[in-house]
Amino acid sequence: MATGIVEEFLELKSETDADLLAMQCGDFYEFFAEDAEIVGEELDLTVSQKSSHGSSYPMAGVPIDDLTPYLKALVERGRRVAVADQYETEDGHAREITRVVTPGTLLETTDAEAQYLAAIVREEGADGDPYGLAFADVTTGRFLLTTAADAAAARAELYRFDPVEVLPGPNVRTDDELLDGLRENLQTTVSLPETASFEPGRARRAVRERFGTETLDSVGLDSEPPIRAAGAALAYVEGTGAGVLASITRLTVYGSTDRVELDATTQRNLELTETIRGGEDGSLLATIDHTVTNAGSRLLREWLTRPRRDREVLERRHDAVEALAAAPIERDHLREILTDAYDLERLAARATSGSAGARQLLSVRDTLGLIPHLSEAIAGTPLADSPVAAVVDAPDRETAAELRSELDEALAEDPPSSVSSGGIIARGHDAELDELIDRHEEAKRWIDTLAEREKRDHGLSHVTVDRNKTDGYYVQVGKSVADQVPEHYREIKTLKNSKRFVTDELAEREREILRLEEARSDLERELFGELRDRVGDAAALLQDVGRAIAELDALCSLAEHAAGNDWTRPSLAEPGELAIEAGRHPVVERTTDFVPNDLRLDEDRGFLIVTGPNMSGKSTYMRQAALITLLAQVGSFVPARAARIGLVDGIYTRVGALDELAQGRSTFMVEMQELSKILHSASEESLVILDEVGRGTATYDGISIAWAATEYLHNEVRARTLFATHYHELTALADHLPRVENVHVAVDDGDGDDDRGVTFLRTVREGPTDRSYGVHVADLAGVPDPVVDRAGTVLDRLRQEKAIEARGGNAGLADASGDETTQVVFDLSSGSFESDAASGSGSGPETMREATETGGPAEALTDGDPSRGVGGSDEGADGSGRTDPAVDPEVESVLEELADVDVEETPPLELSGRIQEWQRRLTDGE
Ligand SMILES: Nc1ncnc2c1ncn2[C@@H]1O[C@H](COP(=O)(O)OP(=O)(O)OP(=O)(O)O)[C@@H](O)[C@H]1O
Repeated sequence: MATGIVEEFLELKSETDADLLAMQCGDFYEFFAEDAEIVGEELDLTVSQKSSHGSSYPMAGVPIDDLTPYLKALVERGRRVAVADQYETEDGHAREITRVVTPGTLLETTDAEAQYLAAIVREEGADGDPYGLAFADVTTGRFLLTTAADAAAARAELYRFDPVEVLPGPNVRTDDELLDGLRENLQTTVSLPETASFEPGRARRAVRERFGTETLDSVGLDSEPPIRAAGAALAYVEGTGAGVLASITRLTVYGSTDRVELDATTQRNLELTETIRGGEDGSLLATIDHTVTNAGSRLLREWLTRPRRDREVLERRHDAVEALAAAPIERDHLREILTDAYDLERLAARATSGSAGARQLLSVRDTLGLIPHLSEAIAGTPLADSPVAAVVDAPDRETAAELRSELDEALAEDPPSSVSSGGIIARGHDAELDELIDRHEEAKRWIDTLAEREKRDHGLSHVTVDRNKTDGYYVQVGKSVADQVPEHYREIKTLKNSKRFVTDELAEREREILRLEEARSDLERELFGELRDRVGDAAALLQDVGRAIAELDALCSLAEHAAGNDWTRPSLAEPGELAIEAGRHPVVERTTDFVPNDLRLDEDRGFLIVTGPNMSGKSTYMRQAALITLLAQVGSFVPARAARIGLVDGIYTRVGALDELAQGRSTFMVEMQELSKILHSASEESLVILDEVGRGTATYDGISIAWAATEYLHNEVRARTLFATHYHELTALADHLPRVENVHVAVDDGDGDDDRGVTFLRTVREGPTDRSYGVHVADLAGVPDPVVDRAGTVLDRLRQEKAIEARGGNAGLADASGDETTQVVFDLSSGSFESDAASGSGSGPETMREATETGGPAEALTDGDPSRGVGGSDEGADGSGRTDPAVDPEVESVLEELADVDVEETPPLELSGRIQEWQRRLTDGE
């Protein structure tokens, strides 16, 4: 038994694995010892010293009513906080831990965003075993389960839900890569509940207890991993106490057949909900979110991160957006009504967990009351014939109206915030309560008029009747008349100028009033509890209405953006087609004078190689294609004059990997892992965006990989692909692969020679480009003038000397002495350097393929556009000594002789003589 308050605190603390303990001491929650120092620091609370049994302990406290914001702040910093409440006992009071608040189980959040707790398990942990994932949002009651085929798919789901807290199962706890990635990219709290809760039998029982066997059957949940994740999540929520588990009411099992595959990398690359630098401003969501309710904003985010493939669903959303976009006055009216809506999903969760107060139930009442207004705002307008009307009509309107009037009839108009103070329930709701109130009021009236009566009956002046904590009700008489009081007055206190008295009748009335007050408060509490339970029982209805409001809000938001930014309705086409007329980038167009561009991909033209100088707009062009496709499959209009969008099953991107460096993987390794994932996962119905694949390694390896990946995507995967590259060699692929075409982003380069006089046109044209204009970009970037000037001179020299210069393939293919278009290739089969002109078509993909097949380094040797060395897209020396492409003629002639030598036929002595001779010539040349 603890002897002092600090000892009691420490004892309770030892019972919990929470990071901090808040212990109720009367009207305060106190933190002691180390906990006090932590909260003092983190929450800026005053830390004082408390002495206990000869020792002194730091102590910090917050008033009872203020605990929630402090808890929230601690939890948002990733702390798990146990709360010990005080309760009365026969011999005083005692305390016990009633709940543990963690980031994923905090009910009292006010943030708009969903607050997911995720559990993730993996079957035995062997390669190829699927992952099971459960996502619970206690603030809205949503509980979603799914299976992910591999780690990448699991990561994609985690990224999409962006959980605030993650519970890794036993096999996942050793996966440092996954956990570090979560901590870093999602800044989530990783908690480790006992592993037994992930155990299949126990987990299944937990799920059955919560949702019933029938639900399990009806949602088709029969695979083990998601059940294990679900069981662990439920056990964890239950373990945190205070009825939070009751808020979880909706079980959804989802698969991936109806949604567009978007892996974590792609969600990040496309900056759907946050930018690559972090932060929401500048993301697609922040740009298009004009919702006026929290639920609407959450839903829009869900739509955006989970585009659909179901044509019917999408057409319906497009119809709704079209109708709303064309009806600005009605849209404004609807949005104005929606502004008054409270977050019904969250209120339902508060009601089911028993934590909703009277004001929350009033919010439920008021929000239910909006439905008829919304209906009226639609009736008789063009919206009435659109799916917008169906959205509002979807919930059970009759039951909603009944619940609304029940709440209206039961709740007082301006109830106090605390349930215990009485005055919550309206008159007329309960006869017994009404009677209690009548009697209470009558007794109070008797008291209120007592002073007057006493003055009149006993001829006293200076009489007042009042009440305080120590004396209860009393009659106070001025000293001057105190000796005139009647006999039945009993004196209880003498003050300076007056005396206080009680009478038997007054004492009796006082007892009656106290009895009535207590009875009234008990009865009100009971009636309120019943009412709250009824609202909790109607959680599904509230969720339906909440959903309708969220959906209407999200659709209005899409319409608002479409109308305000001249977006157009996309028409949905068969997979494989993508035709965009005057398309724009949905985010960049907001801040730039944007130059629109067309894009066409179809059966005969499935793969575009996008070339163009640095900074010309290649990435923007490709991202806009991905975003327009994605927006169409969200149900939104798109930034274009016209668009036909073939439905895709997935969007895959490979764009730069800046942020992965923090995780200790090399840029190139990440690049290759992402490429590998795309080559494995994409299908004929996917859209693939590759931005400069292969640039993270030596030039020739890079070109070879890019070349081979292109062939594979074109021949095997057959996905629609946009591939931006500075390797102009790749443009030759268009001559060899039937569905590959070149496009380039045009620039105006003035006189054509000086890279520093370039104007970016941002216009995409057919065909390849031949230069990178890297020097110009270096200049723009503020590289010091002497360096830029020198780079220009070197570039000129290189061009004049036409030293091993590469020019993209189909442009007039080459005579070795002619200008601009020579491509020099090291042909493994002949063992010699060959120009395009000399090798003919053999220098094309065949050469590359051979190179790859023989397992040797794919030596499609060109040194690329020399300007790359300055413009920053080349990785520099590759170990082959080609950093200076101006090859000495002497060296060149040695190489030619070397290539011509027939090793089989030349006698060894002669061979060694010739080698010595070459060595001499090479050393002399130095
Ligand atoms: N169509 C356009 N209209 C107006 N501005 C554009 C357009 N396309 C791109 N831009 C602007 O041009 C800049 C460069 O674009 P982007 O990053 O797409 O170039 P890039 O060719 O991919 O460059 P790099 O090869 O160096 O990676 C961006 O700041 C972008 O805002």
